[in-house]
Amino acid sequence: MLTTDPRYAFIFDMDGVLTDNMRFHADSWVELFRDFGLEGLDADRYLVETAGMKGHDVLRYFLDPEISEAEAARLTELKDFLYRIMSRELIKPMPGLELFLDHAAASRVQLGIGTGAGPRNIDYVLDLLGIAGRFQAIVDPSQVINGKPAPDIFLRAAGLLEVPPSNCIVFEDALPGVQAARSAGMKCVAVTTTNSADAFREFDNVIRIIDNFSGLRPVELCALLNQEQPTTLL
Ligand SMILES: O=P(O)(O)OC[C@H]1O[C@@H](O)[C@H](O)[C@@H](O)[C@@H]1O
Repeated sequence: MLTTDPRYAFIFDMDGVLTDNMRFHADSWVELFRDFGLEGLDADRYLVETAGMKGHDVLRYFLDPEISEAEAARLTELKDFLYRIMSRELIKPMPGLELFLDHAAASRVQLGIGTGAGPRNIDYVLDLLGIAGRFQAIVDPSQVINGKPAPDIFLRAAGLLEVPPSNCIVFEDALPGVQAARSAGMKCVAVTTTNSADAFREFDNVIRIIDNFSGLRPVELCALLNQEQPTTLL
């Protein structure tokens, strides 16, 4: 069993990592864009290019680089309303998640969330999954200046958990999120819910690629942080 010295932290991206729900975000964005004159946006483009970015940045990227904060907040809330309607009956924990969180907590690994989702969607997902009390820090874009792919969200989570970035492992499904972890100086376990395994191979901070949490051992992951080079990718 690990001790608290040195302390380790696991920082989970939420959507696409704790639950396989990014398709609902993609479909609700596509519907919103359709209403605002951007016909036929490919949902896969959203998933590969912008998943994990905060709503304002997704809107800047696809719809209007000059969109105001107030208009972005209004449109994001419309999209999120649709997302919650689409997904409510279908939000399930990723296979193996609860046991993995149990093992990590038993090994005294600090647990945090670093997400591009807003507070309302965070409550929505964590309540449906029944894991709201499991995390010592939850960071969303409203708490930092820059969303992913900037490192701010993960650095704030590490700060709140009082664990240095080099002892944090980020769990991410989105490419802007893996990039954010790399910029934060953090190793990453990539989850293949949203992108194929191949999409992560260009990132030198990815130490494992997993389909879900089944059979994943927290202690073995922490041991990888002490190795010079990342080990074999699954
Ligand atoms: O994957 P994360 O960082 O938990 O967040 C996913 C987010 O991705 C963003 O692109 C969406 O606009 C959000 O609505 C969504 O919550």
